[in-house]
Amino acid sequence: MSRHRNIRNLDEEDYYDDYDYDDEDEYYLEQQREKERKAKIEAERKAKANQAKQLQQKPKQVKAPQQQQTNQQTKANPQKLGVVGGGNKGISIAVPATSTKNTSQVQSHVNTSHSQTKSIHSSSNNNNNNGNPPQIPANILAKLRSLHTTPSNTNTPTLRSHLSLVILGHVDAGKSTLTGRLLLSLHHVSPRLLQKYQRESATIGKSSFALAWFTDEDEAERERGVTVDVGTKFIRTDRYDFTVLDAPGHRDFVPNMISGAAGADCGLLVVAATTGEFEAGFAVANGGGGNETGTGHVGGQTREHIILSRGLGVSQLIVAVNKLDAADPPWEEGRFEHIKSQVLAFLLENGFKEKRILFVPVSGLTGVNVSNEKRKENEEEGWKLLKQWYKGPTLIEALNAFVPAKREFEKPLRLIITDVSSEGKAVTVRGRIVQGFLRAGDGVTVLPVGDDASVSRVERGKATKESDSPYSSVGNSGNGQATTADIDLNDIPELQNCALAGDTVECALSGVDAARVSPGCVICHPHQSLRPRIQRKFEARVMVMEHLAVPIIRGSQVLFHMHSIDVPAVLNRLMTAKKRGEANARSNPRVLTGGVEATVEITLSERLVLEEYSECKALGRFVLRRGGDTIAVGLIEKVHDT
Ligand SMILES: Nc1nc2c(ncn2[C@@H]2O[C@H](COP(=O)(O)OP(=O)(O)OP(=O)(O)O)[C@@H](O)[C@H]2O)c(=O)[nH]1
Repeated sequence: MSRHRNIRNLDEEDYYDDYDYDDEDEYYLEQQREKERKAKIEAERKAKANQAKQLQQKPKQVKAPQQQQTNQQTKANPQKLGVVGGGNKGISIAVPATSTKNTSQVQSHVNTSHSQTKSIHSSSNNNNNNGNPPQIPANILAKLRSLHTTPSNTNTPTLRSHLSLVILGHVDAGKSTLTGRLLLSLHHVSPRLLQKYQRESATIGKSSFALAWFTDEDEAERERGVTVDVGTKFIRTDRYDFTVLDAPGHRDFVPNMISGAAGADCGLLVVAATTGEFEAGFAVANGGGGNETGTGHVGGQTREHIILSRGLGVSQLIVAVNKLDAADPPWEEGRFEHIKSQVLAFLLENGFKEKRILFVPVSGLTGVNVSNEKRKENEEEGWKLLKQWYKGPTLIEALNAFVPAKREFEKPLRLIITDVSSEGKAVTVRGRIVQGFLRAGDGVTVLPVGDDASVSRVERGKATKESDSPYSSVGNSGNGQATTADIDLNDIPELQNCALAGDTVECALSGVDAARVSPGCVICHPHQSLRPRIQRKFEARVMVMEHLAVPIIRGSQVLFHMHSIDVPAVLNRLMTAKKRGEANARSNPRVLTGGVEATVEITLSERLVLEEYSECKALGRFVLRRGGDTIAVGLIEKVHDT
């Protein structure tokens, strides 16, 4: 198993056309509802049967008045009377309070049973090594839900919720520069630090990359002027705390881009408007000749990033039409509209919804139309030209217009680790909680290794001043700007020292060997029923890239990518296939050609943490690549127990 570094990569191509993810989500939700409905009917049936049984037995259970009185006393003072467990869920154990000879025996019963009872009831207990997921208290959950649904345009306090934003786009489109500009405009970094970077970057002949240095922190990245790994930053706008994932644009680093997009709720696609740059980034693969890798030759990464991000679950997008200051002529409406019409058509073909896309003209380098602040202070030429035809939002206003993501707080915990560090015996992991919740003090298991650990600290990642740790959980609320969203998760006392689905977190683990924890591991609560499965074989629905030159056959060897992991895999069964738009699928196809939707069985070279998409979206989505080219994206439908 490899955890992404520099692997040669990628092609592009539209392979998704009218693939409707919302319908797909609805399909899975419907299945889930059906499962729940059946479970409910079954539970009701069992309850009725039990009730009937009890009614039949009741006459035999008439108690003597003396015994009834004893039972009441028992409830009031269980220990005194040798009754333990509080009587809930049928686990009370009545221990006769008899002779002193038996006291120690009784006491040991008491202790054991108490701990059993406590853990079974412990919705608020951290020792959760049992069948019940630790629950967020109902009142907090209700509050979270109500805050999440409060409309943004009312004067009622709203929750500043958290979104993960991946920055996408072709190499050199200006992603890191624009991210640096956002950090500067939102006061997360100081103009002084920018001056320092300007001086230092000039000494190595890279002065135009000074803003990019806020995210490209690696020396090699700075020297080459190319992003290699995903840079993580935090920004705070009026309405949201964003984890910003600055993905690399170069085709060699697509696996890193996949791990960034896999952890994102929304995207900022940066498209360079300069002559030739847009065209190169948006070029179509030739689709004809193919190469030894099995796909046609690759086009620009704009298309590829659109396809991959949608396939990995990104559903809302801002398209920043960047570098309009350097377009010919600069800040021209026609160029903006031309780019918009082309990119929009491709986005719609690939499953994005028009109401979830915003196009914003900007210049990351000069700051024009990034924030209003710049507009006031700087009535420069760019602003004047832009204002003649553009009345829409600035980039920061557009970020505020995202809709909050749905969070699955009540599902079992899944924390996907993206980074591990250790000092002595202390192990620190960073990652994203994709569902459930986690508290300091919780016992957890790290998968697939299966080692138990306990969580001594949990800190939610959030926007801070540059001198502060982005993970500091109390006190500092970031840039100090007035905000309309004025309730922070950290303001809710019950949520201190814990983190929820959607949060980027840092946790300190104890009792685990750092050498056995790595990016791509998944943290869950320990009980067997709360763990995902670790398997090799599964059935999946895949969408094959449109311009696949060499078809996929049974036995094809591919590279399976899921969040930050990739492993070799074989497509060992082709079960059904149909062209998009066709009503009926063919069974047992001999080959899968470009643009088909198919169900297949895949066997991985090693066991991984896998879940059906209907159970956990983040662990049920994957990408298949071959020879450095993306050939399909897919959803796990059924994990086999093998
Ligand atoms: N004129 C102009 N140049 C820009 C703008 N934004 C970025 N650039 C320049 O474009 C070059 C690449 O910028 P980066 O921010 O490193 O691009 P990137 O998309 O992050 O690059 P990778 O991550 O390596 O794919 C640098 O020389 C920037 O100064 C802009 O708005 N206008």
